Amino acid sequence: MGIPRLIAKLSNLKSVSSSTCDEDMDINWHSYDSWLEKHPSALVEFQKMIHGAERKKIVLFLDYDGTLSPIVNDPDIAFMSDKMRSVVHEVGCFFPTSIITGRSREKVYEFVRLDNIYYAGSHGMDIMAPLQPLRIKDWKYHAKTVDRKGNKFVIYQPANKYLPEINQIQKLLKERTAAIEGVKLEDNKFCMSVHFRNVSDEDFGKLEEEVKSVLEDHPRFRLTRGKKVMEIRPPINWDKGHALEYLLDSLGLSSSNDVLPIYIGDDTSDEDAFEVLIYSEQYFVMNKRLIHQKRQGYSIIVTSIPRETRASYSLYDTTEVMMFLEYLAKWKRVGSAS
Ligand SMILES: O=P(O)(O)OC[C@H]1O[C@H](O[C@H]2O[C@H](CO)[C@@H](O)[C@H](O)[C@H]2O)[C@H](O)[C@@H](O)[C@@H]1O
Repeated sequence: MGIPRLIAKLSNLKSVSSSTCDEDMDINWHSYDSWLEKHPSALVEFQKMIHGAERKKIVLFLDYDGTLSPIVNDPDIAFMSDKMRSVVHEVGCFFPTSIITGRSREKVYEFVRLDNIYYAGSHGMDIMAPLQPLRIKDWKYHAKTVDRKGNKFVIYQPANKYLPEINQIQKLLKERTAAIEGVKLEDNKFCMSVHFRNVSDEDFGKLEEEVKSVLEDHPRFRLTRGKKVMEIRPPINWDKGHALEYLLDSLGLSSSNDVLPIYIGDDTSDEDAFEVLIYSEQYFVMNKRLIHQKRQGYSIIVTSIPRETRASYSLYDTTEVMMFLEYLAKWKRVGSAS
């Protein structure tokens, strides 16, 4: 048995005993192995990946649920461990690091409580980024702010004008799903989550009908799906991929050829960011010439079951995410010391 499989099996046992709910505990190891050939473990490939990162500026993007904290039944108690917090803090000291999540920005900050990283909530529709001259000329949805330490930031909320309609939808959802046992609604500020992890299979059809009926009254809004969750989003063309590009821009890193973004995430919404790392292009000036090239980066999916993904690499679970971040920090620490 190879090392990643062993780690995977051990961490799987650990997740069962700590009563988290991985999507599927009944793993077909044969198919996981063949899936790993297409999406190799980022732990096993670490040396190779890091070799490709020599002389490049690594920029880290991390999803929260299922990536930094294990999936649990109650979204209100999806805490990250102190060990994970400490390693995210360490990588945040070495590399510009951002969390991009479907949660509200405030909620994810409550969970993470680190001030040396950036946060994008509501699938990137609420970004707090460093105040830099952006390529974006449209300041309509931007506001300047200062944190507790006096650092200047910009807050970007491109779905701001939909807030009144979002609140109406929220109210309707509450009324129409009240009678269904186990439903949990989560207000993520610019999007809403309808959790059905604790809804019985018999009631699921009814819940889906109610959610769709609410959307019939607000047809411009979109319904997307994640892990045992339906998400309602406003009609703007903005997702985690756009947020990644926005953050690179506001960090002043979108137009240099020595930048290597790494994105780690576990859910369908993270595929938008993986896609940016595969298909997007960048422009920069070299020797007074405008160069146009494919954006380079590493996309890493966190999953314990084989699945369709645009990500190039994989990690089995949050324990492996922590190990990967520890490897990165150690590589940087040792490199800086020598
Ligand atoms: O993009 P993400 O940050 O991954 O947001 C997707 C949803 O994440 C959270 O729900 C998921 O995690 C919960 C806690 O482990 C779990 O109970 C739920 O079943 C998962 O879907 C968050 O609570 C949702 O609002 C996000 O939409």
